[in-house]
Amino acid sequence: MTPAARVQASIEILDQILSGAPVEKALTGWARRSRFAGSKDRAAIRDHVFGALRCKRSFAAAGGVETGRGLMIGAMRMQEVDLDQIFNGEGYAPASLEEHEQAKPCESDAQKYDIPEWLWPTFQESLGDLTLPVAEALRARAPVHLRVNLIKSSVDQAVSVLLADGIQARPHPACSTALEVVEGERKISGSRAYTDGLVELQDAASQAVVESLDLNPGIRVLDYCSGGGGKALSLAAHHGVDVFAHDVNAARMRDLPARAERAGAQITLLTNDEISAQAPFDIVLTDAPCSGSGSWRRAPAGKWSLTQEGLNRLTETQRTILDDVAPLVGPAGVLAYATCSMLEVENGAVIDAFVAAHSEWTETFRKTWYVSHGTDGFFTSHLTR
Ligand SMILES: C[S@@+](CC[C@H](N)C(=O)[O-])C[C@H]1O[C@@H](n2cnc3c(N)ncnc32)[C@H](O)[C@@H]1O
Repeated sequence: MTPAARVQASIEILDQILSGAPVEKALTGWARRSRFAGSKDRAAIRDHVFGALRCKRSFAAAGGVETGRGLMIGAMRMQEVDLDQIFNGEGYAPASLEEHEQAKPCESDAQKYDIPEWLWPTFQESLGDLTLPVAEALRARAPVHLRVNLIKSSVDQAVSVLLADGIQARPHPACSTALEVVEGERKISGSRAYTDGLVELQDAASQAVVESLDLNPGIRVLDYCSGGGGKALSLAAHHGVDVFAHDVNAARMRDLPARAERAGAQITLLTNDEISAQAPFDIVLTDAPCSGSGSWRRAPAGKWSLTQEGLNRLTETQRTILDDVAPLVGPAGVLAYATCSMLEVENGAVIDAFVAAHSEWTETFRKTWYVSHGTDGFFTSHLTR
């Protein structure tokens, strides 16, 4: 496909997404209908689509209108691409530009920095001096991070096994097991380091949330909101730690047994009914459902689907989960709360409300990771009685 034909395909996919189609469904549907497209075409189109979704408001301004075509005109304008090379109607290229397809000025900082207008005050209150660096970072692609699985490899060994498959990675300062991939990221899933379980795909801050805990041999840890099990696997890589995983939606843990086997890790899955019989735990980690604002670079549609009502519901759920899990923690144990959000209402405010309502609990640790510092955005807090 020519660069212009890739832009035309991206326009069609973006139009479907703007009409409500889920991003992955729109991308795979197009790929299925377009057998002529090679893997490089699909990757380039995916990059266009995700790039346009991250910068939807500013690209719409630069392209004059919020349609697939408007977003791609805006994208090309902002990247200073010669528009006549792409929009010329030749072959499978998009039609030539019309007189009215002019850039419009951004009407607010929220538009300029690609944050929903309603969220901007909350975003500013949460981030203070980091508001603009964080918003700017959310407009760009996320780096690819790996977790070295210490059950199977050292950091140095993982780096050299990756290199043998053409993947260059270097240690990331956020966590002792974290690597940042600097070259060859598309080769990861087929590499020996990955298929043999020496490394897992996991953001460095997500790893650091786990590393912030005291994971001594012999302790029992419950990952209460385990989902696909990124954190459970990370916990289980610590020698002698007995890991239990649970999720209210058990189907989300479907792939966890196979992932654990590849990693050489032991994890016991628990249903809702089995938890109380296994309590108390030394640590209960609740990686609670949240807005995902810290991972909007990877899942940019979430930035635009969040509403004030949705955010209110999430904070209610976060508070309920903390109330539910507190009794599962042993007398000297730790209740650890985490989100992949940088919004104060989902983070410090939830903890402060919990401590205010449960005076026996004290916060012993709190940390936020920001996308502007090279990881996904994350928050964690530890509580003890
Ligand atoms: C942020 S995700 C977890 C990600 C996962 N810990 C990881 O690192 O890959 C939040 C998870 O919480 C689960 N969840 C939502 N409400 C819950 C509840 N009341 N109790 C337990 N899990 C819940 C969701 O199904 C979802 O899988």
